[in-house]
Amino acid sequence: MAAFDPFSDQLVVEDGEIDYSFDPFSALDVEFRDKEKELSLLKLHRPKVSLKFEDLSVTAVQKNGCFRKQQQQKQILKNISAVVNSGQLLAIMGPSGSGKTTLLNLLAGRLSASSNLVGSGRITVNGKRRDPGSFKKLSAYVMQDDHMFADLTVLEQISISAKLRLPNNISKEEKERRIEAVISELGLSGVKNSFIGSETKRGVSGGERKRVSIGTELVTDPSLLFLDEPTSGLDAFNAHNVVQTLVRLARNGRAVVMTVHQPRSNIFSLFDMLLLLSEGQIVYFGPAKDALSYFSALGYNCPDHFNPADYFLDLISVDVRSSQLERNSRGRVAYLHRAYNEFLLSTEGKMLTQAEAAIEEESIQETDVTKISKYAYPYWKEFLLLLSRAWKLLVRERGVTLIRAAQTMIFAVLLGLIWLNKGRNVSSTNYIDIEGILFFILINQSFISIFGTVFTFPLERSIVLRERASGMYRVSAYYLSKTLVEVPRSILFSLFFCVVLYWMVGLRDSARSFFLFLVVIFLTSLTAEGIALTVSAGAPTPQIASAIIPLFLVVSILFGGFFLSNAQIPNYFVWLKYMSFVKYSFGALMHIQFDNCQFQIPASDCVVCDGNEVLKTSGTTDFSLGGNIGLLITIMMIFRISAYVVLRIRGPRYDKNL
Ligand SMILES: Nc1ncnc2c1ncn2[C@@H]1O[C@H](COP(=O)(O)OP(=O)(O)OP(=O)(O)O)[C@@H](O)[C@H]1O
Repeated sequence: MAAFDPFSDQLVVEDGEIDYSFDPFSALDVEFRDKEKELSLLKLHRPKVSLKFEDLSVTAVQKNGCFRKQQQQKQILKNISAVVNSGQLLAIMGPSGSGKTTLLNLLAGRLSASSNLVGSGRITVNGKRRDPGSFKKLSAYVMQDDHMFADLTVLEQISISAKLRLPNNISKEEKERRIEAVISELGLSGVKNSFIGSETKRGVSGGERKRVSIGTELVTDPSLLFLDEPTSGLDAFNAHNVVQTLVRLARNGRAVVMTVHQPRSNIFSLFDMLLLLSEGQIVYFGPAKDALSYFSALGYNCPDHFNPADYFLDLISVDVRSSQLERNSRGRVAYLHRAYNEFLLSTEGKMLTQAEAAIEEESIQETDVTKISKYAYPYWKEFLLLLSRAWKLLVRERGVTLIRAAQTMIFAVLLGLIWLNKGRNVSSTNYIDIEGILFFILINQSFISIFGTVFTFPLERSIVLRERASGMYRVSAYYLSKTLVEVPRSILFSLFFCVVLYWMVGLRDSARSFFLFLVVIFLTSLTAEGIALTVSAGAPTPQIASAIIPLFLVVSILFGGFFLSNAQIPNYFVWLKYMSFVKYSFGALMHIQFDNCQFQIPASDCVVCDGNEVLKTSGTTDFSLGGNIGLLITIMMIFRISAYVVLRIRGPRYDKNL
């Protein structure tokens, strides 16, 4: 017989165990149970695992002092040993700064190789030292922040992950069934056609978003699932729902490891195993349900009706509000560390940190993991999939596109009205105005292109970094697809701008001049975007990127040939002139307007002024029209390729020693 427990919102069966698959608020659960049989048929060959870690320690090496010569070492984790088996949900819990994320990253093989952290110890999978390559295929990592495209639907997000990562030899129908199965397993069927959304765009709820994030990783059916604070930022209901989902995933034969800061009691009751960390050391590892009696035996009794998680956190936190409180709490934590080390020596303690013998014997065949090859698709197929996603996103980015189109038109009309017909009356006295107009047009285009990129790309970069870390695709395929989709939009914006402005101002009246003008404006936009992409790809934060970019832009404008004549540039800065893309754009525009052009002195009939003289006076004769355009293309290519290289280099690299 089973009864509903109103306090835990669970169906409790006769022997007192909780039926985790029951969720009174989710009708989708019924669907889940119906699909369970189907799911087992769809499983890739998922090996059972026992992840054992022994004596893990991590030290941070910090450099201090004026010239960062003094080295300081800080121990972040010390002698951590535990084990997690398929079918279990292990929660790593502890106060802020206790080392939860560092431990999770270390276990997931995601301790950054470039950071100042040095790890030691032994991590084995089914009794064998883990191999980084196969471990990556066996496991999945769900980051704390859900980096996903707001404009994709739940189904699209999970589909693209499945299509890019599932082996190529699985048929299309089978992949689709698998996608449906994951969606159903995560209880997302009801919202599969809803947009994911973001902070600014209404989409699925926080809990659903987290489950989409899990689904994105779950499509390869990993044996091990790592999650960094999956409940952070969620309300109590959603947090509970997500952890219930994780319990189900564990019950389906996976090992699930998650960090958690301060769970509610109904969430705490869902954990199978608990690892309590304080000051980088374990104070408890064992079944979550035994933790109360363990601490009780040490003289720490949790009051009745008190959330055990809150009680444990109070117990193991160092209180720094006063020196007295700090002394007392440090003493208590040191006692708990000693007690745990003694417990480890007992038979019970030794048993707890042993891997499950049955699983240990089941060695993971290389074929189990090599079935999921590094990249599922050949390059061109991967590129086409990413191209179709990039196109979808571009079309759905209607708001941004409309704003950019409106901005382009407003500037074109505004500048056109300010300088209406100026170009139709060029004379020896006002040609300098045309120089100013051309230069301003370039500044305007550069700013629009740079800021259009610098505010949108950092978000996309974080998504790409996450997808790369999961080994979804090659960066070059992504970058090529993005460029190919965005270039036509840039051409369209440049065309709008030029058609309106060129004829309103009345610049040189020839189709050839107009076409060349359009080409130069387009190339200038592409170069400016390339600069923004390179800096944004390399800068650690968008704030740093937006601080660096004006430096590039202002120097390019300053040495662009309008504000400083060649004679005014000091010898030691001449090289800056050649690095300025604005110089080549400006040179090209001047040639388009004035090459072999002749115009009159006002009130005089005879031709007295030669455009080539104007070019000489303005100092734009360093290169011919072709030379300027060629150099502009070169700079544009350098920045566009640099953006790709930086994106590749900045990709995550992990310490593979453990
Ligand atoms: N690269 C690093 N260099 C120096 N110290 C570090 C580094 N990474 C982490 N730490 C320190 O190690 C300690 C543990 O950090 P970690 O992020 O693992 O803690 P946490 O328990 O996950 O904290 P939170 O719950 O606040 O996220 C903190 O004191 C942190 O400042």
